[in-house]
Amino acid sequence: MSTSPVIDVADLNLTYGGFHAVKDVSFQVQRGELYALLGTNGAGKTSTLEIIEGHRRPSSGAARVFGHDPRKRSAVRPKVGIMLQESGFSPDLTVKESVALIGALTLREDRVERVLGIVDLNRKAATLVSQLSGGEKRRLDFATAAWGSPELVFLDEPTTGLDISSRDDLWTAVDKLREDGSTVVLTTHYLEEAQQRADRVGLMHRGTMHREGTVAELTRQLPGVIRFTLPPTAPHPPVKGSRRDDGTYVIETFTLARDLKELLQWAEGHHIDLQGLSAGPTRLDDVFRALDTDD
Ligand SMILES: Nc1ncnc2c1ncn2[C@@H]1O[C@H](COP(=O)(O)OP(=O)(O)OP(=O)(O)O)[C@@H](O)[C@H]1O
Repeated sequence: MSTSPVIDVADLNLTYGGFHAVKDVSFQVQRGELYALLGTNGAGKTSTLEIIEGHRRPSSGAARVFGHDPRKRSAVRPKVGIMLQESGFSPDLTVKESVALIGALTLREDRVERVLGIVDLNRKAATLVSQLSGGEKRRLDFATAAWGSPELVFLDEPTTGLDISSRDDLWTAVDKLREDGSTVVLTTHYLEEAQQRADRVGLMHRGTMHREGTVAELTRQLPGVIRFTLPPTAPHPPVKGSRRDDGTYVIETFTLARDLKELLQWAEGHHIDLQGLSAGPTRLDDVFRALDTDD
């Protein structure tokens, strides 16, 4: 099996008129990975993806997909499934007709029943697309992207508009695709999903690839947080922190477990109730919040 990257982006730049939207962005996605391309609004994710998907020509630099220029559609498209934010289905076609039509365009082999089964839409096979709910349309989008289990799948905000149970079902379907060997590129504003699912994260900010790595690598750069409120008469806790105006004590720490243990032992020894105690490691949300203070 080839070990060359599925996606290889090198020094990519894109300008719209005088506006520099993508600045020297480089990253690779390896076979079988789930790579989450995340970022603040306007960071340049869609612009970068449009180049990788072959819809846009970069101003400079290069994107390679399976070793090819992505605009060489005959070489790349048969291996790629794309779930866009806005589906392009004709409202006059049924669910079954839509999947069959888009599936035929991929030149991959598959069956309508199998693909609709992945997203539990076989019951709606004869329904017009215009009569589907927003969540059902999203699942249909996924079904067309999954047609023929493509080697590379782009999921652009795949769970937007889905209720919690449909979301779980969709992720189960993504897991199934990955078991079949698909490489997945995900964009989402649900950081929780990226935190749970991504093998690696590329974090874009103002056109640049601000940070890249596993979730553990990205979150390790920021401290975990312990919060609690102390009775006014309580002595100073043993772990260094700061007291906020509202009386909350906040400890930011890179040794969360050790400090929490010390704090709990101290509270027990002094018979002190740590009101509203919460403790947690850094999450991707925190990495995002730190972006603006990094500037
Ligand atoms: N066709 C265009 N012409 C001019 N500017 C554009 C065009 N498309 C995008 N931009 C600008 O380029 C920047 C990056 O946009 P892009 O859509 O790639 O960001 P994004 O990371 O996908 O954002 P979001 O999370 O909000 O969807 C933004 O400032 C946007 O206004």
